[in-house]
Amino acid sequence: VVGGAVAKPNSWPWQISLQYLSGGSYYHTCGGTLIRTRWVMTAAHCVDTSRTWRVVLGDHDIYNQEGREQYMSVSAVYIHPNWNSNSVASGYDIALLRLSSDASLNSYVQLASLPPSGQVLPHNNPCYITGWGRTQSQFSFKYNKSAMMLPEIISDSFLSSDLHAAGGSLSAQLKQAYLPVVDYSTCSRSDWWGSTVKNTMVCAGGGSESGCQGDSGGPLNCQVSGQYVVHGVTSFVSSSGCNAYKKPTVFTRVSAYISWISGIIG
Ligand SMILES: CC(C)C[C@H](NC(=O)[C@H](CCCC[NH3+])NC(=O)C(F)(F)F)C(=O)Nc1ccc(C(C)C)cc1
Repeated sequence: VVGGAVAKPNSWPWQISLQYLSGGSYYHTCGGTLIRTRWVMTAAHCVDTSRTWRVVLGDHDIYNQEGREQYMSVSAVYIHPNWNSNSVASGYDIALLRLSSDASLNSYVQLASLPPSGQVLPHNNPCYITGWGRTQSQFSFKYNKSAMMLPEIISDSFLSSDLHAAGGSLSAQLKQAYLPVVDYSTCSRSDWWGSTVKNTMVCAGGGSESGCQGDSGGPLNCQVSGQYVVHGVTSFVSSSGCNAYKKPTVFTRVSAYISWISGIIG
């Protein structure tokens, strides 16, 4: 999350951390949402490689154990059948994880509310993104010889390299940022996301605050009639920078997939 603030611990009790096993340790890779005691909703692009996953419930600081965490293993991964990992712009960036055992619900671990099928929120509807993702965009600066007055002696390999600096690391503590809904007619304008965005997606933000790598799969928490409802699954941001102007964070629109979700979890 770029901008925003550290969340009050466990104030988004359906937020989960999806972690993968590597060299004997687990690493945060994506967010997710607890929707039933045995089911987590996340992004397909988070789980389209076969790894050993675990889901951490009740977390706040992903690098420290604070006693409220529940560590769950994953018994099955259901990726939307139309998901194409080469085309995030086609949509269907949604997956369900079946947990090996039931989560224990308490004040730190609660189920999210999902929207009714087909519900589309109005422009500027209040929403918050939450996640442990990067806190600043990664930036890369590409040298372009023809565009720069440089002595010939500078090698192409040096010039073709681009300056990569990890602009931000993951946030240790869960963050939240206020991202109001950007309606489809605005978000699909040519100077915004154009035809990259579909109406099976939700756009939110577009200013200095955004999601960023590591927030993928997490919830867009929207206020509807005084209640928080998870209307989005964090899907993508601009590759030229997480909080690029007129490139709001794009979410899978959960209300477009209610029948698919019901078909899987019953
Ligand atoms: C360095 C990062 C920020 C690059 C950026 N990554 C992303 O947007 C990744 C999901 C990538 C899915 C595809 N494998 N998502 C995120 O970082 C998230 F915002 F969700 F946390 C990206 O690829 N964005 C992207 C790529 C292609 C398009 C289209 C033009 C299809 C749009 C956005």
